Amino acid sequence: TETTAEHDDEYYPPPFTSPATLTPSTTCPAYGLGHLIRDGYYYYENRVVSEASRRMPRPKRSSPLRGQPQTDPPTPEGTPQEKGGWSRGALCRRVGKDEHCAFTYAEFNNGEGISIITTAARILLLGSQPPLAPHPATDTETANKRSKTDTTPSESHYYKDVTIPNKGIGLLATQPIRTGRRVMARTPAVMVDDRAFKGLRKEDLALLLGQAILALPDAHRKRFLNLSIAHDEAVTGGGSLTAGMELIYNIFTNNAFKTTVTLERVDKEGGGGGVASSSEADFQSAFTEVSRLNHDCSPNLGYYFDSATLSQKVYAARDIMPGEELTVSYVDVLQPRSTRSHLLNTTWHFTCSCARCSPNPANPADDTHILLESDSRTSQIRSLLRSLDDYTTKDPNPATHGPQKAETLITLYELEGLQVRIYEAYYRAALEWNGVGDAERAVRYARLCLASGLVLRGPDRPFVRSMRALVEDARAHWSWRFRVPVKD
Ligand SMILES: C[S@@+](CC[C@H](N)C(=O)[O-])C[C@H]1O[C@@H](n2cnc3c(N)ncnc32)[C@H](O)[C@@H]1O
Repeated sequence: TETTAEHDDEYYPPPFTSPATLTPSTTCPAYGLGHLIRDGYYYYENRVVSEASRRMPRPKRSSPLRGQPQTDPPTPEGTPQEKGGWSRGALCRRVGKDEHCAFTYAEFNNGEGISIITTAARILLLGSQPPLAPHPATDTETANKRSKTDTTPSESHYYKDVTIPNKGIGLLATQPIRTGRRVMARTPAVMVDDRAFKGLRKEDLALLLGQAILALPDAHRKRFLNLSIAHDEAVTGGGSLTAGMELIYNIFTNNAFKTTVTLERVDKEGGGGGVASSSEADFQSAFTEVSRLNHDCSPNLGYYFDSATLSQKVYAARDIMPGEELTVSYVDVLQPRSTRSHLLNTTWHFTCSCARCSPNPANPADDTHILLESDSRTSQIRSLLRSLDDYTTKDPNPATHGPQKAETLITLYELEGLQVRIYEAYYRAALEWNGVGDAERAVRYARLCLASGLVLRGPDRPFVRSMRALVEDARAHWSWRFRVPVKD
């Protein structure tokens, strides 16, 4: 129905790519992860089929790809080699009919460079649209987009990298950072087409990654090679893998984020430069600076990938004090503590010591109660979301029921330090107040939802469009009085 379709994706998938099924089953037992992921998201599954399917465990590396193949718009004429600026690695590897190669555009982003493992067809599409179009920007719009592809000098003063006990390198705030401030925006060092990531054998992916990294400009390559591998992963080589290739492979899987790119085919014949067709393509992307952010289950930063500039944009989810560590979450923060801990252990090989996971070593006995309470709140959040997202129930007491639940939801997000997702609670509050015919309160919460949702998820989300429409005209929004029983 219209109501469910409209806010299909106000949830977000876990930020970091779980590389679990990439690694041999000794590090991630195949029996465990899928079950736990499904448990963590069980309340999404019936309603949001596409989101749920994206969260399913990856197919095994050797198995054929599952699900519908992604279809690209028709490609422009020519081969990558004919297009200026791009080079291609000597060896390519097939997934089904598609041949995947390592393409590098060394001049990208003022000489930072980027390598992309994908098909020639996709490179032709990517290379013909900003910000990867090889020719100097001639129009102001493209020039503006290009200038925004990177962290500005003032942003890079917000933090410094330091070694943190038991966490490797992390980023510390060097000055106060206010809620909603952009902290960094970075383009990837390497992107891997999801079809190659899921479909290639480890050896083949490692081979392409090796070519991709070696072709990067020196500075970017060195920064990539300095990134971490999980602490307990030995790099020994073996089989057809050299130690160098295995290192690159492990760095990539420990540091990759899922990113979605819009592929546009521009209609040249019309002369106006209009977009003839577009589609979305998933990639796994490693960034040299964003990937330094350590995990926390109540993180102080949120982020989204901006396809127009190919950059990961990172924002403060709450006020941050100088000296505080900057953190993101690697897992869905609404999962139970045991599930989060298990995923972090099996996938990134560390024991989470954040306040929602581990007792304070000074008084572990006292903190047990605190952790139990946190888990109980998180469980109530999930149950409230489930109940509020059932739009079929009418409320016999319309002045209180849905709105009360939504207000409780906001309080619980705040108590759990989940400002990074508080827009989800504001969204429900806006709908519930509108659902009982209180436009004023509904608009207030829609405004709050937009204020945090825009910076933490970006401007192109269905829930952003929905909240804008509600602010514009609450009575014309689908949710107007939807909880009030219709009298015969
Ligand atoms: C994406 S990297 C983050 C940056 C990394 N610390 C470094 O030195 O480059 C992920 C790795 O950082 C470490 N890490 C991240 N968050 C952590 C945390 N909360 N506690 C302990 N180790 C953590 C783990 O070794 C994990 O595999």
